[in-house]
Amino acid sequence: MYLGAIEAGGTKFVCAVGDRDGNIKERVTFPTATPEETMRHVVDFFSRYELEAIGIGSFGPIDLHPDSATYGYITSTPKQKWANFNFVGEMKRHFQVPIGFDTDVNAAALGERRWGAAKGVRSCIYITVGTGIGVGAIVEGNLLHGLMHPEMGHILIRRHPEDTFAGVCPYHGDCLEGMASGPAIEKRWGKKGAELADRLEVWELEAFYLAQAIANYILILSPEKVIIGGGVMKQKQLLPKIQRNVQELLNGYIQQEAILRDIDQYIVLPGLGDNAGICGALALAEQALAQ
Ligand SMILES: Nc1ncnc2c1ncn2[C@@H]1O[C@H](COP(=O)(O)OP(=O)(O)OP(=O)(O)O)[C@@H](O)[C@H]1O
Ligand SMILES: [Zn+2]
Repeated sequence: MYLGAIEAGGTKFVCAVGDRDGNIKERVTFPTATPEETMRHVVDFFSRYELEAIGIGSFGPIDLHPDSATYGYITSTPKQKWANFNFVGEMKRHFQVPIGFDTDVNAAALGERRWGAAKGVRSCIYITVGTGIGVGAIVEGNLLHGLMHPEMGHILIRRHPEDTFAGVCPYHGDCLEGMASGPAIEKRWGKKGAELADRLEVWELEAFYLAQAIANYILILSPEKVIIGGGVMKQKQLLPKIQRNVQELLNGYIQQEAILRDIDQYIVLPGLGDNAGICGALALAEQALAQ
């Protein structure tokens, strides 16, 4: 018997089957089309297996309140066709097994804690810097949900004094995602991030913003491990700059070795690499089975 996993992204879906040790047996990837077309691929793929449970890490916003009438729905997404889509209900129609459902970044945080860079900790965060910026959190052993679910990519940050860029967030302009996501880099500098590797000032500014956000997350949530991934983090020069800036911003206030001395072990790339999301969905399936 296997576990099923779905990493549902705004541009692509990854489906996989795997076991309780996080081993992936088979995986498929297809572009995110209409819900009807996309779900047809999903159902076809999983129908070939006998599954014990399925985990879904989804783009959002999503409804995670167990007692809500729209639990398991994608709610107000700008991707019109997916707005108010009953994701869990549609899966349950085809597969009568426990279904775990959470945000893509909460799933990734869970996967990293189960099998990756955050093994053994009780509190950690997983940040992705890609088309958007999203952050998942495990606090004292539990995935953090609350009113809706955290949207830490949209926090407000202090603008660099020489930065006049308006930002790209349609809601806030110059929030973190508006200033530091992949599309923000492309709009600000006129080229994709991958083509700006040798432009020092691009990554200095990127680290300036990401470090502020991380310092805030550390001050608010007190994570024992900070994991940061996503397409933009493929720039290898970025992580050391972020680590240094976080130390400078906190300025000795948090007297913990993790920050004062071992920051390169504290703010880290995903241990599961590009598999954090899909392994996280597998971990959500495992968690659903245990409940
Ligand atoms: N090597 C790189 N250096 C800098 N930026 C990059 C690099 N590779 C990808 N990016 C940027 O990362 C963004 C894509 O992020 P990512 O690959 O994490 O996809 P994603 O946001 O997870 O997609 P989805 O919407 O499907 O979840 C793009 O804006 C792209 O320009
Ligand atoms: Zn925003």
